[in-house]
Amino acid sequence: MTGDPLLRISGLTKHFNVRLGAFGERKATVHALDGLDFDIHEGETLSLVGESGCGKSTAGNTILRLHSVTAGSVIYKGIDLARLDEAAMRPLRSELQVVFQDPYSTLNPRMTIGEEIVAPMLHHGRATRKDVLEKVAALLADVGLPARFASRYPHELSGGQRQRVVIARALACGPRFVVCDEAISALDVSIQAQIINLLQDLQENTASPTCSSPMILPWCGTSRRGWR
Ligand SMILES: Nc1ncnc2c1ncn2[C@@H]1O[C@H](COP(=O)(O)OP(=O)(O)OP(=O)(O)O)[C@@H](O)[C@H]1O
Repeated sequence: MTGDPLLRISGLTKHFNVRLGAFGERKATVHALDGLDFDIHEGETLSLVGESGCGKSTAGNTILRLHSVTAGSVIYKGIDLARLDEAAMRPLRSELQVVFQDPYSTLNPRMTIGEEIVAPMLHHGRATRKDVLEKVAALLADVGLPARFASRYPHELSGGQRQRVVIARALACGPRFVVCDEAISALDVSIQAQIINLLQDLQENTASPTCSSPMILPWCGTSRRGWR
């Protein structure tokens, strides 16, 4: 790959301080991630593969700054995300999205599908009250759902349909990068294939990048490689 990477991860390390013992009387440190390095370019998909507990989710969450960073750097657009505080991260949040494993727990049961998708767009000023309905319909169409689903609640959808909604919500603000943390593992095998195909189609047809654990997909291009 030529050109600057979209994301350059160097020496990324995350340790958690925990308490052990029946009463939490002993302190210990969990080395969840130690010295992760990789570059990812626009259009690339990077998969993180490894045994349970090896730090895949921690890698995704730390890159997105859902966790603080113990050491190392996450260079995105020339900025080290590891050094930013929450206020400085806020304007970048719409560009860095995540799709988690269980779509049911990430959707608010009291919000309609339309409200779920609209919320990040209004929050980040990506839609006005005037064009919001049109944008929701377009996003639902992108993930293969009819516009009438906008008025439904999460419990009225199948698992695969819910995950499509979560993907539509992640795409609502035009992300450059999406972390998919085992985005298909809670779904039936046949639905898993549909969601993977959907992610690949969206990646090829939209102008942004993606990352995931165990898959990292930058969101606009073609090449793919594995990482262990
Ligand atoms: N918030 C936390 N506090 C303390 N330890 C944590 C925390 N989050 C994760 N860990 C520990 O960090 C290590 C890596 O966890 P992580 O969830 O990243 O693994 P994983 O590779 O995604 O596993 P799996 O494939 O089972 O989801 C594990 O030992 C886990 O117990």
